[in-house]
Amino acid sequence: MEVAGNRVRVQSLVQDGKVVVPPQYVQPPETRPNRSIEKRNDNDLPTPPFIDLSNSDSVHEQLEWGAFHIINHGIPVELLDEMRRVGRSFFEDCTMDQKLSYACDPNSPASEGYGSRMLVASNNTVLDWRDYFDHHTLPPSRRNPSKWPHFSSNYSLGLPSSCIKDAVGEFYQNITVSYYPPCPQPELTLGLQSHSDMGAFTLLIQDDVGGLEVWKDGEWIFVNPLHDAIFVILADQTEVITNGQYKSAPHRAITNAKNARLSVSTFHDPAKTKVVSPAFEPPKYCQVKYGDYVLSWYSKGPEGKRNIDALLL
Ligand SMILES: O=C(O)CCC(=O)C(=O)O
Ligand SMILES: [Fe+2]
Repeated sequence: MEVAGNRVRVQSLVQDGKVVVPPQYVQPPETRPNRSIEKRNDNDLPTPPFIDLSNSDSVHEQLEWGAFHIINHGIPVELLDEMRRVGRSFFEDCTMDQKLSYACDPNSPASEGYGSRMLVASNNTVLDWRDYFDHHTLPPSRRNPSKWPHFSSNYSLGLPSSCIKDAVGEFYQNITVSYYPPCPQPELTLGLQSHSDMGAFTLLIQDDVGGLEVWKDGEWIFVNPLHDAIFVILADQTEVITNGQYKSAPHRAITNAKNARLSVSTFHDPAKTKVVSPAFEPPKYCQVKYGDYVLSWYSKGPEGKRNIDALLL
């Protein structure tokens, strides 16, 4: 079994041929995904909406979901394919030693690099069945090419934005490639625990395996992987800026026994020094310095939307 700083990589558990999930990864009964695995093929369930960027008349209602596909976004599908290809290649073609040469600092939350415990707030947290590679991409001054494996320079999606961008100021962008090895007992685990993203918004592409779910009206809704679309997830600072008119979307990833799954998320966040406040009166949320929000998020752990709910006035 491969470890780095006593941190086990999930992929190496699978390569060791484990058929039983180690106890640190077993979710308590109330957060296990069994219900949603049964229901994911149910055609009566709602599915996240589409926003066609070439014809965006009904955007407002769609944003209620907090998460939606965008199509006709103008980003060449070849670039999206290349992101999926290089992400998978890092996990599947590099040796463990090569991957560990990019290991993140196990003592620092959200440090960039190769890791497995991004959302682990304490020793009691149930571990996610996921490995990831995280990299700082914007602003350009944060980029350190020596921390990016030699596979591609085309890693920035960058979409135009207006209101949120004005409130956020200069965007800080991270890219996280998540790799979910097949899990021998998917009904007991989560690839990634329920959370809302802490920044402004996230753009996500995934391969065709599927596993992302969004919480909507009391149910976990499976997000069908769409090859050409980009999935947008509104994050907590958008909820603050819009004074709750657009809510951040709780989401999680489930695992499966057969196929490794890959997703690539780009997170768009304010600078740590930026004070974010509602753009409407009367404010329903306290203003918050983004750096303080991040610290609290990592020290308490996400647990659904507990951090954004703590800002409610
Ligand atoms: O892998 C996924 O589909 C979800 C990834 C995610 O939510 C995250 O990295 O914050
Ligand atoms: Fe997320």
